[in-house]
Amino acid sequence: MIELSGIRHTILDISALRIPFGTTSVIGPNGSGKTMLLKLLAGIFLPHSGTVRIDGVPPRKTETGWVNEFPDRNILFGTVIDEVASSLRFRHLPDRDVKITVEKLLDSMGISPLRGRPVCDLSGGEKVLVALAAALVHTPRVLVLDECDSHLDNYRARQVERIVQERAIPYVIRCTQQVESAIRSDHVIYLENGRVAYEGVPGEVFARLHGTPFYPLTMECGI
Ligand SMILES: Nc1ncnc2c1ncn2[C@@H]1O[C@H](COP(=O)(O)OP(=O)(O)OP(=O)(O)O)[C@@H](O)[C@H]1O
Repeated sequence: MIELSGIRHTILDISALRIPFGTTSVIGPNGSGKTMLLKLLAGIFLPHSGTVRIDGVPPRKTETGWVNEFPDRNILFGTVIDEVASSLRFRHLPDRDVKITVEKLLDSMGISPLRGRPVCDLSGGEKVLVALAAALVHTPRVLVLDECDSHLDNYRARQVERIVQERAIPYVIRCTQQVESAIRSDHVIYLENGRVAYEGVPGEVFARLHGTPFYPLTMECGI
């Protein structure tokens, strides 16, 4: 269980929140604090007050993968293979093991043909897949995806969902404006002005959002 307690940080004001195992989608209006919440969960920022614990441990002591909306900002190396291998090389793993692990991962994600390509020449969607591979290569316990679906076509967005599901990562926390995909999560958090307005299983949360722009069309149409 991920537990937040007494959080005050910029816009965020969350007295208590528990996030269970599985995939959690964080939704809400622009500026409601979604990215800030994800940054606290990933340990990128420490809260001004309050605590975040992942199975009792602070985020910075937990293996965490992070993919953001603009993967270019996180990409450090020239070629796809070097970018994906970087976190294993930083841990001084033997070259042969790094190569085998990276090749296997790229293959399982269907992006082996990109391996030697310069990252800067890739399309936006391809860059997201490379950033995702770099986040997955060290088998994170927590995977945080900050609107990484915003530049993906429907095929790629489903591909990313499938790749993540296959890994059976204990906690996947994503923020998204795609409420149709949030329905497929195990848990949904709806933020408003930095506070948790609603949270729970998708059916419960979206029932509270009926009549708002956050109510999924598929539910409106009874699909
Ligand atoms: N480092 C910071 N210091 C102070 N305020 C910040 C900081 N980062 C973000 N904010 C503010 O906190 C609020 C929430 O920002 P955040 O990026 O978390 O919103 P969001 O829900 O992800 O928005 P969007 O849907 O537009 O991406 C915004 O008003 C933003 O200006």
